[in-house]
Amino acid sequence: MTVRICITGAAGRMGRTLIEAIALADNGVQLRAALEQPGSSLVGADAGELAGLGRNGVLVADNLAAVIDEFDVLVDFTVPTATLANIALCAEHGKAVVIGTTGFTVEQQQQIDLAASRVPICKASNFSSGVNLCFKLLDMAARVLGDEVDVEIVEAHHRHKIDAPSGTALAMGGVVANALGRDLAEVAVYGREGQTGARDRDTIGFATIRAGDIVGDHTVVFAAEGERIEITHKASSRMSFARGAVRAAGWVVRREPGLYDMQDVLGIRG
Ligand SMILES: NC(=O)C1=CN([C@@H]2O[C@H](COP(=O)(O)OP(=O)(O)OC[C@H]3O[C@@H](n4cnc5c(N)ncnc54)[C@H](OP(=O)(O)O)[C@@H]3O)[C@@H](O)[C@H]2O)C=CC1
Ligand SMILES: O=C(O)C1=N[C@H](C(=O)O)C[C@H](O)C1
Repeated sequence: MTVRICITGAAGRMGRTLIEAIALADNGVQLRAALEQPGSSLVGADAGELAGLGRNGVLVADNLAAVIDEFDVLVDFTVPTATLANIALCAEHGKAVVIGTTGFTVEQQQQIDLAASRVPICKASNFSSGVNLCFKLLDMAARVLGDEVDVEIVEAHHRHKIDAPSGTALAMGGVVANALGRDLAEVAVYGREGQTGARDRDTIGFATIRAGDIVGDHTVVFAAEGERIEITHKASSRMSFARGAVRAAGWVVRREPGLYDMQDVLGIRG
């Protein structure tokens, strides 16, 4: 069975990479619709040309409702407000969704949970296999090292990124906090300045770098007296995210309504 995909944010950094990843995929997926914001100068452009692949006959549209019957699964890497509007429409029309957008508030996440009670949604802060393997390594490291270490998370991204810390850094913090029996909302420290006082062992610190064209680097430091362990992932191409999202699209379309993530797609949950 062919899985028909619609991409929102088609002209964005991830949108263009997704168009290429779908063209290269071997899991029966096909690009059927590509959307940009109303008013974008790219509406009407050929999606294949946008991605530098040559014409593929899919013209960029600006109205999700108008193409709703042309796809089975929406792949959305945009901004939180746009994602929420898009999933509301998908929930009404029984369309599966892959969400890559990051930076949702707690209230916005509740809206995603609600939509997932009606349609299958796969949401991940990071669709690369490497990062998802790191989540497992972090869980193991935190459980072994326990309360004997200070945990700090450092992330670096390109200068255009609009949310901080990255969704991946927050997810990594969540994995470590969960393994140590802590509540991330209570123990997270986002940046330090001035007379901070000595470090509290229970905290999990976050530091953010925004510079140039860095695709996405994450390091979690577990530091004790006399030694430290660092678990690092460095993405050098957005294709690592796009490949995972396209795999997730082929997977989620066959699922019952519910909220899934990349651990489910890779079969490494638990
Ligand atoms: N989960 C993962 O593995 C990954 C997640 N991401 C996340 O994906 C998201 C997008 O990243 P990236 O591609 O770099 O960002 P870009 O800014 O390059 O692309 C965002 C796209 O969304 C469109 N957009 C912005 N606002 C709206 C709106 N109000 N309505 C409709 N469309 C809109 C933009 O259109 P326009 O150009 O006209 O503004 C653009 O096409 C971010 O949240 C990022 O953190 C990124 C990489 C991997
Ligand atoms: O905005 C990005 O570029 C990325 N965003 C995601 C995040 O916030 O974690 C994933 C990846 O690191 C790239």
